[in-house]
Amino acid sequence: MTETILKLTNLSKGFGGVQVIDDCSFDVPRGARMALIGPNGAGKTTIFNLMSGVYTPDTGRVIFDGEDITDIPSRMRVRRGMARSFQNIRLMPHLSVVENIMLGQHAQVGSPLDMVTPLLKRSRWRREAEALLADMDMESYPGEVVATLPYGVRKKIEVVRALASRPKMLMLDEPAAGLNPSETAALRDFLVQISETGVTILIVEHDMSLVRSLCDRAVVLNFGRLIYDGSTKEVQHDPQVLEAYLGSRHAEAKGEVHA
Ligand SMILES: Nc1ncnc2c1ncn2[C@@H]1O[C@H](COP(=O)(O)OP(=O)(O)OP(=O)(O)O)[C@@H](O)[C@H]1O
Repeated sequence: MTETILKLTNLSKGFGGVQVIDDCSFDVPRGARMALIGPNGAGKTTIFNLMSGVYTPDTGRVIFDGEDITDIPSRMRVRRGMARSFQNIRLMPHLSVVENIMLGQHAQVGSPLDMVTPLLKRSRWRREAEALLADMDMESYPGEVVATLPYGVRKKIEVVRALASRPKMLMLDEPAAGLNPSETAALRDFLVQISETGVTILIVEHDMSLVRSLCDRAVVLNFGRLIYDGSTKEVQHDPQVLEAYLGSRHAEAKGEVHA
């Protein structure tokens, strides 16, 4: 078992002649709680898309759990243990909590037998989904319709759904967006609980107090380049990071940058 669960080497990606990711390399240690931060438009979601297979890099490699996955589709990456939840909630609001979790399990379908034993499979998925909710202290929710639940609970369900594929690494894009401080604190505790089961967590997040309280390490992107890779304790004092954030705010104030 390697100490590094994810290794990105010299990743670059451009769209229509604009270099969005420029020669980025960094490692995610196994079991870490790590943040990927940077000003709006820095390229964070694009990095997530390159990791999860939504985009193919122009150059560079993505190594996951010791294997080069650069050229394999997203679905296969999920099976290898990479899971992702998205910036905007994509739960099915009219379905129950347990049905939404079962949709996450669906990503694991692999054997032809799965196609001929749907009822058996579905009852097993339901049992597993209920067990997963119980593991996460959310056993009171399985039958609730998602649309009727508070936003903070829906965000947690989104995370549990990503866990349904039994990932080794969980990638979360702005998990605290739209949450109030007490919901953010609850989400933080929830993510620590998940991390303690051995799952590596990588988050893109703008809420720096959440980043500092959850993660011990951060990488910072600015204009698609890696400008910092180190402790979350020192990140806010790093001159290049300060310049990136202050520069972008200054430009924003002048109407040159749009979030
Ligand atoms: N498919 C695409 N086609 C063209 N440009 C794109 C595409 N995807 C991303 N970009 C551009 O790449 C840049 C980086 O975008 P990205 O969403 O990765 O930034 P981000 O750091 O996640 O920003 P935010 O914090 O605002 O979510 C932006 O200028 C964006 O417009």
